[in-house]
Amino acid sequence: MPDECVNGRPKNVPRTATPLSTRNALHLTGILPPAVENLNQQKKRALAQLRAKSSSLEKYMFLAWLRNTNVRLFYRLVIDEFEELAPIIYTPTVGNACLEYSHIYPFLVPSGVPDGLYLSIDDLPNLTQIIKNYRPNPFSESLTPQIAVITDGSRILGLGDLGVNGMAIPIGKLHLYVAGAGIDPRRTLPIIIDLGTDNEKNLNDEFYLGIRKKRVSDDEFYPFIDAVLKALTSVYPDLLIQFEDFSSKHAFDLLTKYRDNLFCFNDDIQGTGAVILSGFINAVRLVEKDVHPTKHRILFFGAGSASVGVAKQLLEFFKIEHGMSEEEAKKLVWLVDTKGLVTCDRGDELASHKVYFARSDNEGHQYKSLMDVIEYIKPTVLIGLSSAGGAFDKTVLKRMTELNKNPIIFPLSDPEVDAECTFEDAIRNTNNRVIFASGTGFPPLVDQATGKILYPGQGNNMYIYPGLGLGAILAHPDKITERQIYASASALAESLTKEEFDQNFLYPAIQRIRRVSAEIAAAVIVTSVDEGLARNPEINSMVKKDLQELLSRSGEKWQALVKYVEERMWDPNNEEAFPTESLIEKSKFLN
Ligand SMILES: O=C([O-])CC(=O)C(=O)O
Ligand SMILES: [Mg+2]
Repeated sequence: MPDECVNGRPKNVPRTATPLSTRNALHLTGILPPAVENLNQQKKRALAQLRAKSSSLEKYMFLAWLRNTNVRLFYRLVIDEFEELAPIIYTPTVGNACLEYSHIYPFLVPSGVPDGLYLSIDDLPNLTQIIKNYRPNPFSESLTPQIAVITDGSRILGLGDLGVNGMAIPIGKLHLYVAGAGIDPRRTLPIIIDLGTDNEKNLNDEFYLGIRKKRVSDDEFYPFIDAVLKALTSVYPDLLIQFEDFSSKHAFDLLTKYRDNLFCFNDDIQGTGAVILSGFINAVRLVEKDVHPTKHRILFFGAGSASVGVAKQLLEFFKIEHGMSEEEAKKLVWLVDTKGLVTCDRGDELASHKVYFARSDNEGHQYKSLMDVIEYIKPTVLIGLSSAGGAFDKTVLKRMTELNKNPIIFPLSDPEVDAECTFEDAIRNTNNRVIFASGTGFPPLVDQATGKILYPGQGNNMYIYPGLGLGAILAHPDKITERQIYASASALAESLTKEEFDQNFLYPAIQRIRRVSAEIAAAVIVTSVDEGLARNPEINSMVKKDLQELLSRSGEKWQALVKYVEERMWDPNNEEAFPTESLIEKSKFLN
């Protein structure tokens, strides 16, 4: 511990929580107002300041300032007020923060303590050293990063290529790892890889903070990613790597290349897939008396990485729960892209990831518009991952309601402007018969007829990845498998409380995220032990002896495992001090 620190707290950075005895001992008396506060009082004040801000971006900036100067207070606030603050530090406001990132960056890191690691194409020769430069916790070498979220900024949410401005995404994702699954914030590593950008607006913006070059070609892209992953795992051999917001083709290629030989997963393909699968499992259950589960007709509007990832996850449900073969299950799925229904005989060269679901039973007909496709397929389920805001218009919604007693409609694109329809549109145009989940968060509505409050489901991968990551970190399997992903989805579906179940919720209340993450983590742990992949000896011996009971996810042993996971979550109140604070004094003199 460096000299300027006492109990991890810097001598020179007085806080209103510093006890009088410490103030006396450290000669701080007189340079602070007399009151001594606790974390709860500080939280109350911060919340009042936050709520007084009028725009969500101002709130984002205030929270970034708080995190950068007082980490414990920031997380106390986010954990306690998760429902209110997740939409600010994460989707949808984080999308605005990305658009503005280069304009607001200096105000997000007032202490000068970095918020993440920037690796650019020019760093290739020195990657290992540069990775070592980023030390989220300079005072304890043993607290090495456990989880990295890594993006190249090429497909940020539905906003496209934002270059280095995409950094707000790994940062936001990792905030949710801490708040939602209790990962120690000092053990998180947000990474942006800057390989240039094709975004002209950024390239012409005088404040843009990334390298001003067009994106590199695939000949440079793949070797660079390989070098980064090699360097990262040489510095941190146990690191879990979450790929995030890579452009579609790269996302699939990287997952295919690394899923069997690296401790990693892709949040947009596997995380989104699992969260939608989970909502789908509960939606199928809700309409079961009218539609037999194996008789669903599922139409995906949008055929990018997320759509194909989600569609493949849904197949697992039909295979595992309903004994269908892959070929049979695949026939329940249709994809629509900008050119219409994806078929084998459309006459264009299909991107490789679309080929798997391309239909060959269209008898030579091509269906161009969404309505044409709806008339042809008569879907029971309509899933949007198109970034085409408003595409599920009145005509589409009304037709889905004519075709189904309870149409299952999931407009999953985010941010909000990209959502295929709003919750209000869906309720209004289906006479409140819709089974709904969106990617972005919509506010609840009041049912005019009954006065009841209607809550939209939010099928965002934030329900899955924190718990999946926590389970993987604890059990440390050699790799993340499809079975573990499926287990996380089905544990999420089962995590509803009786009240949530009775209210036809598709997802649990988000305020319960820590409990939900613990259940997902436990399911991942049990699966990885069952697969023989878990490396953590303590977990292996604990789980193996009760494996059969634990696989059923009920009973005392299961509850005990969930509790074991919960007890390993980081809590801001248990932490004496947060060492990054000590850099504040030094950094005040830098520009
Ligand atoms: O971040 C989110 O809200 C969901 C997500 O991964 C994406 O849209 O890429
Ligand atoms: Mg994403």
